[in-house]
Amino acid sequence: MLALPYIARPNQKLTLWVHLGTVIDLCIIIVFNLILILFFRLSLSTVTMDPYKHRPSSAFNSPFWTTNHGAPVWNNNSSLTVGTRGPILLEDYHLVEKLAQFDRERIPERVVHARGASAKGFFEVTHDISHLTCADFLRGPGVQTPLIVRFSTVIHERGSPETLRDPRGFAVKFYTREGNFDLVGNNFPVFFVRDGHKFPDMVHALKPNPKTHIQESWRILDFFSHFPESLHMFTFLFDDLGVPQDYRHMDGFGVNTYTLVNKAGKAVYVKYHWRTTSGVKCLLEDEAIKVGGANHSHATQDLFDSIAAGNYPEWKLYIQTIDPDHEDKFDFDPLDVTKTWPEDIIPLQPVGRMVLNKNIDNFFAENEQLAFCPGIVVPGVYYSDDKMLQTRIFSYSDSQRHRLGPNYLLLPANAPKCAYHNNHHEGFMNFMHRDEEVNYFPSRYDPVRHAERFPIPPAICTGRREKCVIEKENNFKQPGERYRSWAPDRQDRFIRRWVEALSDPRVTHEIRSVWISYWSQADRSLGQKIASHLNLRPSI
Ligand code: HEM
Repeated sequence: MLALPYIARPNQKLTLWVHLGTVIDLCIIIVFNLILILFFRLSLSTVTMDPYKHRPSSAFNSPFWTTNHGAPVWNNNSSLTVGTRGPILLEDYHLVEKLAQFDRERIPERVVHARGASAKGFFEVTHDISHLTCADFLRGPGVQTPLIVRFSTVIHERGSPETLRDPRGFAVKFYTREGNFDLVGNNFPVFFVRDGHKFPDMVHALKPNPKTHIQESWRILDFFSHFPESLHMFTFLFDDLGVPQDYRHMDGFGVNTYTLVNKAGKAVYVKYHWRTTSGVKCLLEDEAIKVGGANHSHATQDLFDSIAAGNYPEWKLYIQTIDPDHEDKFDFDPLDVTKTWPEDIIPLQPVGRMVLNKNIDNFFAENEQLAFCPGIVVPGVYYSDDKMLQTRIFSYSDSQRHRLGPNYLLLPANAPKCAYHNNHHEGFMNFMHRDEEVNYFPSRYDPVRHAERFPIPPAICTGRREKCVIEKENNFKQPGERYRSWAPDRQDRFIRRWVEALSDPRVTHEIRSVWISYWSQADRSLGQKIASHLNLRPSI
């Protein structure tokens, strides 16, 4: 029925009917059109996304091959050639893009801790420590915080075996409501040197010889012969603990001394301990050779398989605390990273538990691109004047700006999971969407203001400028105590490893004598035993 103009109708009744029919007709047409539009929009939206909400993700994969700019690729097998045999045309944009992307797949590996495995999970507070810290994620028992962990070896390359004698990295990133907190530790509670100034030299000595690309004992023993503070660390590295069975069967330590600050501004020094609930297990030399010979990624595999099977690894977190007012009470400096705090005097206090219950989805995104830094803390957690920690605060982010670029904290694994705002923007590979016009501070147009002030350690810092060694070095007591705490067979294995290392033909008589003197000062019988194996006489 077609709508006719009203004036062309002399008959009123007929005209009314015609008019009614026209309205119904119009309604039908409108509804029909609406359905059509809806259908088109729906079918379109399955192919395209809202361009303003779209984030590249394999969740939006198209069902056919495309270039990086999204255009269809009709042949992903053969290059575009002149005739059937070539030459290849430079205008084969897809081929050039494919090769160029491949050529750039690798990023620089971490300068240390290049080889690692990561997993995700949560931290749960089990004991109230809110009297010690105002950290939101530690506000009370039951509070859970998502996290990601990366375990690593230290010295060798990204593809090196996981059975080498080496410390293991134990880095945890807590995604808290007040920003990320990184607890970047190791599986040993102490470190080789106490001043970060020595770190680059130390790593050079431990890394392969720059000429042969082989790790060599003479270089290591030469360097550390200048630093008896390293003895304590060597009682871990040359102990059975030097080759953990895998990442699940080892403890972790924050190593450095940090500070906790409570709401009232009261500060305590703190050391962190992760204790595995699976028990500590290690590989002796012949076991390590077998395991590493069969699978040079055995620890990565163990972690992945165990989580995939629902056998979730778990660690309990403990802390030790010292009131800074009492820091002079000890025969060691509590900020010296080569010392442990005796647990009989400074007991372990339980805090919570960490469970790893999810494997990573992608190794590159959630391992290679992960960036931990001891400088990344939250209100209620602070640094200490530990000289090693102070240098670490700078070095990690610096290396990550080089390794991953200035916007590395925008990468999904590193970005905070809470709201954040500042004007640190642009730079290479920035993918943060911003539509603010005001990118300076302060501004009367930007309502974002300072956060509420939170307490930091109240201690007053004074002193002359110095470049010196700390006063209470006490280098020999703790290594000696540790050696004496072992059963005789464990002591023998330790001695054998030292004898082997000192037997390197390039280790000089002078270096051997220095080491025997050091071990004798830690424990007279230990020095004597090493000396007699080497047919030397201890000089003290
Ligand atoms: C001044 C001394 C130190 C310096 C300068 C230093 C420097 C670095 C650097 C540059 C990286 C690579 C960071 C990256 O590219 O992502 C790194 C990684 C690491 N460092 Fe240190 N480090 C020092 C001492 C320590 C100590 C004492 C520990 C143990 C508490 C430690 C544990 C780690 C761990 C676990 C990683 C690997 C983090 C990851 O899994 O990505 N470092 N360190």
